[in-house]
Amino acid sequence: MGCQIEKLKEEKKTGSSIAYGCDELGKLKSVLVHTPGDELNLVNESNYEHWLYDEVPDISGYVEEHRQYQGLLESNGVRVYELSDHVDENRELIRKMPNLTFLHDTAVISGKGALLSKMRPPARENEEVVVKEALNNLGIPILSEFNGSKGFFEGCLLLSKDTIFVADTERHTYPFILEFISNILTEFEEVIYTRIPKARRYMHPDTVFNRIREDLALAYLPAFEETCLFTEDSSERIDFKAYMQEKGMEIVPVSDSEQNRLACSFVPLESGTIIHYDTSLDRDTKKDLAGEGVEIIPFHPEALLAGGGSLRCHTLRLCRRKK
Ligand SMILES: NC(=[NH2+])NCCC[C@H](N)C(=O)O
Repeated sequence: MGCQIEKLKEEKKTGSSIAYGCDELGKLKSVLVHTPGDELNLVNESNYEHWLYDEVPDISGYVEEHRQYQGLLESNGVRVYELSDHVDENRELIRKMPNLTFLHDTAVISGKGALLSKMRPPARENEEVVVKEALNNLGIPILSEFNGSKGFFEGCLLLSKDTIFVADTERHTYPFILEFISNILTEFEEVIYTRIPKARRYMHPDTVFNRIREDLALAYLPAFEETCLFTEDSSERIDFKAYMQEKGMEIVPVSDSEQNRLACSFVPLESGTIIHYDTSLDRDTKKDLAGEGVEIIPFHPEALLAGGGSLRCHTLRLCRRKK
């Protein structure tokens, strides 16, 4: 611990920065996580829905599984940074935020800096303030953030150094999406926007789509109600599957029941290798993926399921690199 603090001071003092950027689907090098703590005590029988939990978490089991997951990452060569080691000013906030552990939703890290979310009040309000401080202390610049307070935007997916995927979910307001798209198109070539049903099971973009490799992804296409491609000077309706196919990406469909078990939300360790809940995919889908040469590193969740999130949701990917 002492040595972490020394390190933190040093990072601040020298303003040095760690390697960052997940634009390429290369080997996962480093992540930011938040091991949940006292804040989980806020969630009880009468308020778990308010706190966006599916049930009251078994705290020791929850923390234990989170630690096991961190161990799995480390044993696969991923450097794991702990959020609270890099937060000073906003430490008090951490104890009030039972969803802070779902760091995936608060920021996406591109090679040009972080795309910071604006979390939806009341349950997730201000999580981005804590994450911003940590990223700052780690030396990762903020590329985009929201200034207005009358809306929310809980994240996007970075598909490459040119392409961002935005889903219009129950956790996004349309004016914030438009603001995001117009700002980010100065840095990225295109934004794929898709409207999906406003329901908890589709709360974030990772619930309907994710890449396993540059040429392979899992998606739940029935949720794609309308998809548009935005570039600096045009916007047009597209067929998502056909557009991705044109770009050389095949989509393996998941079923309604798999989508509901977070099938599309996994952590690529490297291109073609994913860490995933062992409860998310049916045998047939696993077989299809094995046929494609995909390796799945299974993780069995019990207590973690109470939070309604996947391993991916618990993981803010900081750096990926192709060898
Ligand atoms: N990217 C995700 N699917 N995150 C899941 C977040 C779960 C969290 N309890 C919430 O409802 O906000």
